[in-house]
Amino acid sequence: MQHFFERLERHLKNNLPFVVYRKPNNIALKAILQQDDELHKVKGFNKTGFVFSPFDNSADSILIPLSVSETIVFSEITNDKGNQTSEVISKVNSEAKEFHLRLVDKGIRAIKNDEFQKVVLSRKEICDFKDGNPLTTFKKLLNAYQSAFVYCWYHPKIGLWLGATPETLLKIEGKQFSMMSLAGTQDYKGDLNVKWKQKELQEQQFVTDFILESIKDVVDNIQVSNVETVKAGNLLHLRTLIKGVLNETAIDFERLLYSLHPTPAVCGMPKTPAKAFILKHENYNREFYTGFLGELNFETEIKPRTGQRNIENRAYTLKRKSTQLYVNLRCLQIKGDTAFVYVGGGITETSNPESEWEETVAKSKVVKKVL
Ligand SMILES: C=C(O[C@H]1C=CC=C(C(=O)O)[C@@H]1O)C(=O)O
Repeated sequence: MQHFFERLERHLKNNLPFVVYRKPNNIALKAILQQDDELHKVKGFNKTGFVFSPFDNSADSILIPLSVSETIVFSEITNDKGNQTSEVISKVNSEAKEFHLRLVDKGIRAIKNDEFQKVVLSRKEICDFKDGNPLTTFKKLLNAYQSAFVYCWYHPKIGLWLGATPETLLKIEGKQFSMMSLAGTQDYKGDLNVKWKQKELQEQQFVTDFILESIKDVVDNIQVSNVETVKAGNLLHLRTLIKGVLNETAIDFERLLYSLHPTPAVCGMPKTPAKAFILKHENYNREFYTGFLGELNFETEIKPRTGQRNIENRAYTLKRKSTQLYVNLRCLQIKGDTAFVYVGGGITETSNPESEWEETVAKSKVVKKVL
């Protein structure tokens, strides 16, 4: 463990790009250490590496290519310095609150005006970054959020981001395809068996409907789970799992990806007017918040089942391509001694601006707990 983190510390000190992450409910920590500081922009999504993509897909996606990196893995986590959490005082002033209330109000009016049916509106909170070491913050995220995708990503020409996201964008293993529709939020009060209001049920249904519509021509045998309540930190969300098999028309992965991203979980419905509203009315650049990140075109080995009768078959290990992308939520960006925490929420016709503000406050606590 110590050696693993020493390697990362050294990489960070030498201003070299890297990503370190743990997948949901997994014990393995993986780090991809790029050996030079070149900025690799993604073109076509057919290379292999760790991709880091912004909300606005007209901006560049960044790749840490496996071909120019060293990958190291560590599979046991101790509480090494990472278990203390604290309450952070952030600089949320009344002006920031007023701005958000007005923004949500504008969104509701646009929905009533039939410009779109849902829009996700967000803000950026400025906090002190006292710890000074992002890898200590990363360890705290690991300890606090077992079921999240927890990461720390750094590129000297872009910046440093950390997060613990509950949302998978998509997974593709060979031809197997799966996605998650996640939306709707309420505080967790010790019970998963809760009632959801129509507003939250509707905002999550928009996401499911959008995904199903977007994949219907390229995915066969589509299976849709029941809507379930899931816990993410101190919050609950509504979740539907969608899976199927990619068919032969799904050849252009970039096209498929951009038809899905950004989904109404982070943008709105319909996508184009909702995105235009966000870019026009939010008073800041989301950058990589509500973008996506993860393993692109990795090669995974599938071992034959152990009970297999034909001994000869056991000699073969099948290899297939695997892509696992997550939505960059519950994240923060570190610049010197300042941390920027990014939070938002889905607005529909029946939204209440004050409750929407409170929801962003609750979401920001998930991240601020580790600062
Ligand atoms: C946009 C965010 O959350 C999304 C994911 C889950 C629940 C959401 C909601 O209830 O609004 C959002 O769609 C965020 O955490 O910043």
